[in-house]
Amino acid sequence: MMSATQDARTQIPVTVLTGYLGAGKTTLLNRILTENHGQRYAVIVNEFGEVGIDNDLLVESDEEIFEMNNGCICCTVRGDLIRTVQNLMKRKGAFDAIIVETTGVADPAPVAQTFFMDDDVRASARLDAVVAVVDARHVLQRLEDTEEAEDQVAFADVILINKTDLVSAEELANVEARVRAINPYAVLHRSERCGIDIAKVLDRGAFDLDRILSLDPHFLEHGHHADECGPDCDHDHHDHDHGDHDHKHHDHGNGHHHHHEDDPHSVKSISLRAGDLNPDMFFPWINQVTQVQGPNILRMKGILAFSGDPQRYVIQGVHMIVEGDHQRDWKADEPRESRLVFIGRDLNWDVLKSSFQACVA
Ligand SMILES: Nc1nc2c(ncn2[C@@H]2O[C@H](COP(=O)(O)OP(=O)(O)OP(=O)(O)O)[C@@H](O)[C@H]2O)c(=O)[nH]1
Repeated sequence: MMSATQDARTQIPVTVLTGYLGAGKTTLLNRILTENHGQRYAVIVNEFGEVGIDNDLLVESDEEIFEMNNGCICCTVRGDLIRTVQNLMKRKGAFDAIIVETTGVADPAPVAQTFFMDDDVRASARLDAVVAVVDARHVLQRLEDTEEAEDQVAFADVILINKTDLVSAEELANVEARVRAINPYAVLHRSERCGIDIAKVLDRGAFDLDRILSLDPHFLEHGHHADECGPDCDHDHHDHDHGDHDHKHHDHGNGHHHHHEDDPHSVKSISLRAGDLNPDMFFPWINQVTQVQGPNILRMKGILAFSGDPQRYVIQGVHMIVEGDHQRDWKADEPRESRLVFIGRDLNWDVLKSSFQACVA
């Protein structure tokens, strides 16, 4: 599904706050709501699908997830969230931004998808960023136990590694390495009791690959995360001197991939790079990739250069849903480069890379 975004200036930014049970979401929310930042937030705290601790009645309508009729089980929207946002919009002007707190075990995908797929919601609100709060003390165990914890990390645009007071420097470094291995593209921050500059978390201006690249210009270069490659990786590991960025010109050439451990089903990320693309090749390709591999694609994002097009095209998606639009003109001093990132399970890097290369203009 490909459609143009609405006018970003009239859409209220939405931050989706995720994180496993007890990671610190409420602590962060309390900070956001009490700090003096001049912004007015509407907060949707959902108990989506969750039975409250002292609620022994399971109310069926609490769990209201609709499958989309394109037949894909991975594409769902939340009817309850749609109605809540619609009700909020009647009071438009009373707030500047919306924060949706998801419960600790909620899959973030249906929440994010709601902001891409429902036309009424899309007309008035845009997904600004998915923020995940991670409990530094417990996250490694959670990642072993549950797919949800991994999905939350994989999904996030901003990750707050919280409870740093409960771990040693070494443990913290391990946590960061593991989080990075799952999601190399998120912006990471450390915090104690979510004590962080709120501006680093909210109103990030979409997922913002640019910001990541500006923090680390070598981010998408091959080899940057070479130490995280798995056994099926044919990288020449001797070649990875991080101080020498010439190595990006050999081995895989246009991208890199990450995986951790031996589990082929664990989340990994793939980045693809090229110069100008042919839109007549690219759009059918990305539609096909997301239709076929949608269930395995947790997140997809990119900045693209189309031949003859003076503007940058920004694309992002969740599972099978893809949304893209022109962003701004390429600057004179900016290399016209297409970059595309997939985060997901069971993605075939070689196939994606070669089929992407076929879209080069
Ligand atoms: N030591 C320590 N405790 C923290 C920190 N941040 C939060 N906590 C505590 O951890 C507990 C859980 O924090 P919450 O903010 O309620 O976590 P949550 O993610 O909202 O939890 P759920 O709503 O149950 O998913 C609380 O007792 C907090 O006071 C931290 O940085 N260090």
